[in-house]
Amino acid sequence: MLVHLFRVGIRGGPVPGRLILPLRFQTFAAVRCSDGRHSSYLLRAVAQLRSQLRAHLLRAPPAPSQRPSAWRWVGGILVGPVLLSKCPRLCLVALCEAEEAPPACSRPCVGDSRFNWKLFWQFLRPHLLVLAAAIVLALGAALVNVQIPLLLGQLVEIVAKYTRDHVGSFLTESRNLSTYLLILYGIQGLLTFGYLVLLSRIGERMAVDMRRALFSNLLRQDIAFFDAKKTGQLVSRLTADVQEFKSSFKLVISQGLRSCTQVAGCLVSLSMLSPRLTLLLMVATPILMGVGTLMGSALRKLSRQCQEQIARATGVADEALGNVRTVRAFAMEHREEECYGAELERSRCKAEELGRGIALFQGLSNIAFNCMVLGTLFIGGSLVAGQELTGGDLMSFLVASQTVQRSMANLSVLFGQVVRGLSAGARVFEYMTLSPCIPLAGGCCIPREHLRGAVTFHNVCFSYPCRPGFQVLEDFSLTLPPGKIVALVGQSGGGKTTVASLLERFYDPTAGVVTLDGRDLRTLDPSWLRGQVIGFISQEPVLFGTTIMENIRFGKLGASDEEVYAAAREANAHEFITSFPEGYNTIVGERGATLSGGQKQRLAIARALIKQPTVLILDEATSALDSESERVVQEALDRASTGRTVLVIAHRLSTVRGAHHIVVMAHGQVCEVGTHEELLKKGGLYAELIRRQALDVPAPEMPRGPRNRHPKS
Ligand SMILES: Nc1ncnc2c1ncn2[C@@H]1O[C@H](COP(=O)(O)OP(=O)(O)OP(=O)(O)O)[C@@H](O)[C@H]1O
Repeated sequence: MLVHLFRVGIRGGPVPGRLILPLRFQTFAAVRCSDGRHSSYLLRAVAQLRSQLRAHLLRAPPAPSQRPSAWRWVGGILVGPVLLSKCPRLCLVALCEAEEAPPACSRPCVGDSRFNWKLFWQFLRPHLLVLAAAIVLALGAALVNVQIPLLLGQLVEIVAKYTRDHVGSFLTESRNLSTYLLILYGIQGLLTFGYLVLLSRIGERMAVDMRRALFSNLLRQDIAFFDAKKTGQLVSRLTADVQEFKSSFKLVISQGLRSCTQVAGCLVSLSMLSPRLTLLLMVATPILMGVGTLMGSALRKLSRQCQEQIARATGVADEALGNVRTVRAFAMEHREEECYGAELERSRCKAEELGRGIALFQGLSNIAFNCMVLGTLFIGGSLVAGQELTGGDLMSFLVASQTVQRSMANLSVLFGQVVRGLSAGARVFEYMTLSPCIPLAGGCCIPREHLRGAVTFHNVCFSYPCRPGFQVLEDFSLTLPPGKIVALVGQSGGGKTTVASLLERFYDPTAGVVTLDGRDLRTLDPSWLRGQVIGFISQEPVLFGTTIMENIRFGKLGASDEEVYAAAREANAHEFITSFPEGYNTIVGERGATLSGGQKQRLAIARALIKQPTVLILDEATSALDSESERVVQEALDRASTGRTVLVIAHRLSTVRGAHHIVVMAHGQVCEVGTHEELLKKGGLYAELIRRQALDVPAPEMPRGPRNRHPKS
């Protein structure tokens, strides 16, 4: 808490430094996992206009200023001294609260936008009535709390009177007051229960609404958006950011309202009880604040160093365990143990130093607290002796000043939480307001009876939005005649998959046009195009961790069991599926982990075939398989290709010999077209590729970097 407080007060915002070491370990691991996945299959599978990213970048608001806000200064100044004088246990509790919040560094900081109050209002509006009730209850609880010190003071007065005079019955005199206090305690408990229940209801419902809206909007984004973002970042917005925002919202209403009311109420009570004592309290506060600020700053720095050292140690362990095969192969276990041990030792030294610092801080806090109590008793006692104050009033003053201190401690945690909550909310809302350049649906459809499946690329130029200077396709023209198989071959990185992505309309060309039956793809409904016209089978089939039945049905929601069986038969999959004890209800595991490569591929084929696509794209669909699996899958593909417009992208040229046309690509352009025999006779690039494959020499990769050379240069 103390460290958190000074973090808020001096630096103007929370820093990722932490005092609680085990928590930091978890945090580091989480960051690593979430950042690790870059969805290379997404990168390869999709596309979008350069302007889309530009438009997105333009929309992204500037990063907020890093200067400490005046409010945070005020927060620190108000609360610091109080905390120094506060009991250490409270400080520790608050410290834990501050530490448990997710670290700012694990979050994406893309385009840190401003908090969208309008959107927030839309989520809040349905809960206004319940919120109003919660606020009333919270205020009620706070006001009751202000009453309690005064009544306790009166009770002490009765005790003092009885101890002094020994007249009358203590029980009779104190009964009414005690009963009243008991009732107030009960009411306060009930009010607290009430507002916490209501706030939890609002918070959870808002979080569900926000997650739903964000997920839905993320799914609608252009593929180029996913090229530029890490999956971990997006998931973090859905989970950690919404969670952070929800917690902050609940805290602001519960602790914020309540603490402010209590501070205001108790300060009034204090100044009514003794203006002189209150003034002294206000004078002592800034001095203690100054000392605490200095110590807090040093501790914060130490804490950060400690985290960095722990991160280094974790990194060593992570690398060794992640590459355990390499470590084993080189018999380097001992060296890795030593490296990790050395890093751990450094962590221990830092952590112990930090521990000593915290201990000193806690010790001094205790002294400060006790001195404050002693000072209040001493000065208050002299006021009592001078009959300026009663003993009961002094007791009331002590209890009320404790309430103020507790409330201010809460407020200090709250300041940091509010800042974190606002930026988490801003990150969540930022992606809610993004709109894709290629809509998911909308546009016209070609009636099935008129759909022929003729695809043409007219002088298409294209570069990926995230690499605008790198021209992947340049004046590219290609025709896929209806019902024919066209194979696209060429060097690695030549742009073959990019052609498929443009056909799927994952991206739009930067120049030129792609047509289906003479209609510009941009005028057609993308969801109809992808959902009903085009079937895509890639090299790495991605299955969902559910049943085989559900995976095949993913190609056509609402397909009957018979349709699923027919698609599976067509894909040569029925036999192996029925050989499983659970048949079509077999769970395939995460991403199809419990199936072989060939089985996964055949399920992917069945999934594509169930929608009876007019155009089929096979992107190196058999290249990851061994020869036996390849034979079975190829058989399925040959069957599936009959009567459809097929674009086959292939590395292994042996698989495309039977294609009606073979198109050879180089440098983003078509450089040869013909049948296998024609191209062999021609003795050009195709013949060279065939020769290399016969010799088992890998085809050279396309040079990286900007280029606009002529293919034959
Ligand atoms: N999502 C992407 N964002 C940016 N550049 C990309 C993306 N996908 C591919 N590229 C780049 O575009 C170029 C063409 O890639 P593409 O995948 O179309 O080639 P390919 O001919 O299919 O290669 P291979 O035969 O090795 O699969 C490459 O230089 C690649 O680095």
